[in-house]
Amino acid sequence: MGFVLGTNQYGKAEVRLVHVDRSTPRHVITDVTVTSQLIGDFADTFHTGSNASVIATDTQKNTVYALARTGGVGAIEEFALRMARHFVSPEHPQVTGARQEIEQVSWDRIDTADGPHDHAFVRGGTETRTVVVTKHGETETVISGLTDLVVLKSTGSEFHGFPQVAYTSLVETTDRILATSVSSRWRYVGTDVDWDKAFAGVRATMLDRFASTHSLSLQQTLYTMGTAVLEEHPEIAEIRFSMPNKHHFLVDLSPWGLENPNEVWYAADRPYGLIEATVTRDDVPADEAAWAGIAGFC
Ligand SMILES: O=c1[nH]c(=O)c2[nH]c(=O)[nH]c2[nH]1
Repeated sequence: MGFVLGTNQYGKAEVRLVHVDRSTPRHVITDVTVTSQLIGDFADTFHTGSNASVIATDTQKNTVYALARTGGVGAIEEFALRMARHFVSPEHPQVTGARQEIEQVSWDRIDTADGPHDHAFVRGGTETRTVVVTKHGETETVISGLTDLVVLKSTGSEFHGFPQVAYTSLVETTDRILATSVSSRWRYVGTDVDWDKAFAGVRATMLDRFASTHSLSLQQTLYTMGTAVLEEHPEIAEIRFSMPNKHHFLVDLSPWGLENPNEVWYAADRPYGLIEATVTRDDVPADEAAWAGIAGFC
């Protein structure tokens, strides 16, 4: 019986980095978690334990801190590309590819009586900005995203017309609360992108379409958000969503002789509907390899 070493990569997971840009008295905080992985000619260490080619995961961690010190962090897409380009370079011929994943949480400036504070911050919401950069030789792919963008509409959402099959009990509604926590990732066509501007634009478009779409299903809202992002961003090839339907149930107050005209709701945490879909341009080739290892999307 023989064995073959299959797909492999290795690196340091979840390197915590907080960078303070102190170039002016108005400090800027960048709080990220970086996972660096290298791909290449590393069969020896798996087969024999020879580490002659192995750039230690500790070195990968140190590289995160050194690059932050020498060039700042900036947009996480730019930092992930810098990491990938650092390792996939002639200095490291054994490295043929890299996968750099970054998650960023936000810190907002504290508003004081004297205005926004220069160096005091309050953690932003639950939302996380994400990026996965893969580089194989010269080929670089950037998949940006966000998770836990929690949104709610208190009206402007209906759900009816579904089949009355065995075990259906859901009551049709023309007025319900629609709430979800958007997780989304989108793949860029190239790397010549103003990352912060594109991210802000995608996020704003998602919020705008969530708010302005009169929803007949969360599926319809998702697709509207996705097509709007692709319409407004030619630099994006495809966008994926995972959106839980955070159900709100109208409380029955009739036992106490009270009407409930959609005012008193019970927010259930589980089970929840889970709506997932990809919206792609029909004229751009798929790139399944770039999505490898990105969990939570169909
Ligand atoms: O927007 C919705 N989509 C569904 O598929 C669904 N199913 C369900 O029970 N409620 C809802 N709401």
